[in-house]
Amino acid sequence: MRKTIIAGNWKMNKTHKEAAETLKKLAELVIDRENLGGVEVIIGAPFTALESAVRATENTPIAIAAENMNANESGAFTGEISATMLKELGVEYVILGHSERRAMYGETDAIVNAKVLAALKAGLKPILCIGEQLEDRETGKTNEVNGTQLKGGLSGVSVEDMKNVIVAYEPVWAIGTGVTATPEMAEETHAFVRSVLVELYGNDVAEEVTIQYGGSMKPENAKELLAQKNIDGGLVGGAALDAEVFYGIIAAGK
Ligand SMILES: O=C(CO)COP(=O)(O)O
Repeated sequence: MRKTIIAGNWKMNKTHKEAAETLKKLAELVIDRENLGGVEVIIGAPFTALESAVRATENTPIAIAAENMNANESGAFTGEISATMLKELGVEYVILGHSERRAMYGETDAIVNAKVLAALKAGLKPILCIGEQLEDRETGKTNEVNGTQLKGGLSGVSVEDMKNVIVAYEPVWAIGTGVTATPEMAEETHAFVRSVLVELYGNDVAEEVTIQYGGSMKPENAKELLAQKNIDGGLVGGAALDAEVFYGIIAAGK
């Protein structure tokens, strides 16, 4: 049985104090694992908030993710953060290949792939983000774009390591726009993504991979999206900033 995993991506929001406050509230809401009905919860926080976030969620079912990392182990990379630095802090996951990083910081599939491999080597679990632009969808290139990003990002990832990878499908046109893919539209792409995973890793492994949907997910639309066969969770931006609102999405995943 694959896991339902609801992850927040705070992006460049929340100071370390704000992060601790929000996580205290969220922890109170999810403190009893039984209350989560098997749903796993992750919060992706900015680098400066990670230590407070890890501390605020100790002995709670909430895991912490970084939102980026450098693929190199150490060295002359001014301003960068390595997987080992994150791991030592108690960070468990890392969001990689987000469309904002691809668009604004020139992250190619090769760069994303190097980060995925480095994360796995250091014992971090990658959340690999893929997604098409509106133009791709309108020109019938949705599957081609997602297939290329998925294969590129996972190049060299072993069957064994694939058990620690989450895939997040985030149609770029749905991010922060209030426009959500319809559950049927999202399911169609999720099913395609799983078919590529079957091609790469075989049926048994592909069936176990959690594929999250991201793009204007809210408590109001989460239940219908999460009810789809191949939608196994969410990667939530705006609606993850408030503990009560985010909990509404977690509750929809139960
Ligand atoms: O980019 C996202 C999560 O990574 C989605 O953002 P929104 O939920 O704000 O649309």
